[in-house]
Amino acid sequence: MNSIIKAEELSCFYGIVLGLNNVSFEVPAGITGLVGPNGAGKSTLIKLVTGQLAPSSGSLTVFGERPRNNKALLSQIGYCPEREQLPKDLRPLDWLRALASVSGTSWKETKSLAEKALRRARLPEIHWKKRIGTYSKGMKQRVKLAQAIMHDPKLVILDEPMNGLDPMGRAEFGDILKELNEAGKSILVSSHILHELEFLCSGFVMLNWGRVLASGNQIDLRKTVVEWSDEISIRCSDASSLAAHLQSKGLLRGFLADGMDLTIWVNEPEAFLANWPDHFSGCDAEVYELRNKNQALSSIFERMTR
Ligand SMILES: Nc1ncnc2c1ncn2[C@@H]1O[C@H](COP(=O)(O)OP(=O)(O)OP(=O)(O)O)[C@@H](O)[C@H]1O
Repeated sequence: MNSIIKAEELSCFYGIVLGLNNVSFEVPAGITGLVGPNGAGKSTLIKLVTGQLAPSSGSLTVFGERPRNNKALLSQIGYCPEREQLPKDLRPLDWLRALASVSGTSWKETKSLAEKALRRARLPEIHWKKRIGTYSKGMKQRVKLAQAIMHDPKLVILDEPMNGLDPMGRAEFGDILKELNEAGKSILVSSHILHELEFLCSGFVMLNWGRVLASGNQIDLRKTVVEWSDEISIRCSDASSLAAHLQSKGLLRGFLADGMDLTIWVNEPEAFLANWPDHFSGCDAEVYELRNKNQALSSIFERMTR
């Protein structure tokens, strides 16, 4: 894979708190979604990619280089943070020009750079004379994006940019990102709702508890989730006879019976879990408890796709 971001056995700890735990993955060029519930490690990963944090162990490269204290590399990355820290009394051009000037651009040049960025972020010119404090959420998001792309980076990183936007706002913002991608930029965009990014991203990295649960396209993600759910633990009066009963119905890929404990691997997890009382009927063994080992992961996935 021709990857732009590559993590190898990457960990990042905040003291004893785990941010990312031994993750390895690659992100190809294009638009990639970084998805996972709150606290999964998305912002930690973004801070590592943008050089704000250093790995505790393992390695992370962007365009083949380590980002920490790498000014040349960081000039190729644009970052749109989750937090909204826009100066509400300034107009967008004033703010963007000031930022460009601080970064070393001559004052004269800052005007055309800032205007170009606002146009690419599709903030209508009619609003340029208004103060940012009067802007809607969607307009502020465009100013933040303009800030991230003003220096024409090759990679644009956006932390939860769809948060608080209505469906129309999300679709419009997605179109802007697609346009940037068509113009040759790669994009890494995070969200805790997979559904928000499904229309936009060609690939995904799915995080939870500081680990990569799955990566690839949408089909790969769903396949992984189904694989998670195929192991079921049962406590019953007679594990061997229940296993034989389920086996005779052709429901199992495998099983492990030990006294009252039975672990089964089922062929079709969703169908099995939907109809489990039917599958057990006709067997003398009494079932006390049934647990899908990876139900927690599946339910996280379901929550994110809703
Ligand atoms: N500065 C910090 N100090 C201590 N722990 C932190 C710090 N930043 C993040 N963490 C912890 O690291 C873990 C990963 O957090 P992170 O912010 O990367 O997740 P996230 O997926 O971005 O979540 P969210 O969507 O809520 O922003 C969490 O347990 C979080 O509490």
